[in-house]
Amino acid sequence: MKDVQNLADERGIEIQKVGVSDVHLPFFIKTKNGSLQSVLARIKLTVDLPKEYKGTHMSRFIEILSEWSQKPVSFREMEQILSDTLTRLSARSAYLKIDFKYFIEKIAPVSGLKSMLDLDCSFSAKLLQGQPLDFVMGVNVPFTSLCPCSKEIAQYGAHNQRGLMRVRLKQAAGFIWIEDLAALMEAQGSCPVFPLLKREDEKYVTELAYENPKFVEDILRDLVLALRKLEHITWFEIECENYESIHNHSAYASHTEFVER
Ligand SMILES: Nc1nc2c(ncn2[C@@H]2O[C@H](COP(=O)(O)OP(=O)(O)OP(=O)(O)O)[C@@H](O)[C@H]2O)c(=O)[nH]1
Repeated sequence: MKDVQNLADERGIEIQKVGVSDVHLPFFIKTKNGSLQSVLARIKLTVDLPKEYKGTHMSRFIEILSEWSQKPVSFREMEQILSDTLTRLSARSAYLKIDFKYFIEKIAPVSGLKSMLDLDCSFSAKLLQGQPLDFVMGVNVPFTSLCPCSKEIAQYGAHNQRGLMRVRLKQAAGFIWIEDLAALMEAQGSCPVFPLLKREDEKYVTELAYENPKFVEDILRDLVLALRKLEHITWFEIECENYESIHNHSAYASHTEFVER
């Protein structure tokens, strides 16, 4: 059979990223307590394509990824997947992104009842021939924010709402557990959110948020200060979004920084 992908192409255009997206596979993510959490990974895997070739060999991407189904995947395994991809596709650069929901245990503040909170997470990595791996970890964490202006000017109450922090970060060495990064992030809001709260817990979180009013700017600045203290961190990107309860829009702030070592 003719190998159409190997035919020549005369348009003179190198393609920076071509491959497969929206691939779903069960992966295992290592947890801080030493177990493995099975996650449904949504995967994108691409390579560069020199201008001389008509197409990449897409079946090989699925062959490579299928070898990792039901296996633990973190930055070391991602480096191996990308190294395999460079070899099998004769490529100079390869990029891999996996998005997945990861569950952390939450303990209600007064009743002590346990529940599982789902966090949208991502591991993305790029590997160039002969270069070190460029690995980025992403975690999104919900939180409660209560408005300092509203509290100051109102005779009683203050508008408050759920919000979302999105952090993506790079580290020169080591690896921060998702559990630890999530705890650091949610501590910067007016109050964490919990799947399971009894009335005694609801009283506690209501009063905690009221005692800890924060603008979206406050949350972002406190998150910058907290991330700067992380060992080995070299770069981070933050987005904070408050789903304002008094508007039909959000309050939003973002910040990107290379961390001076
Ligand atoms: N490059 C490219 N391939 C496509 C496209 N659409 C479908 N294909 C894939 O072409 C694949 C078959 O080509 P290859 O992966 O090269 O398969 P093959 O030649 O039998 O396998 P190898 O010998 O490993 O190259 C199928 O898996 C299709 O999914 C496209 O738009 N671009």
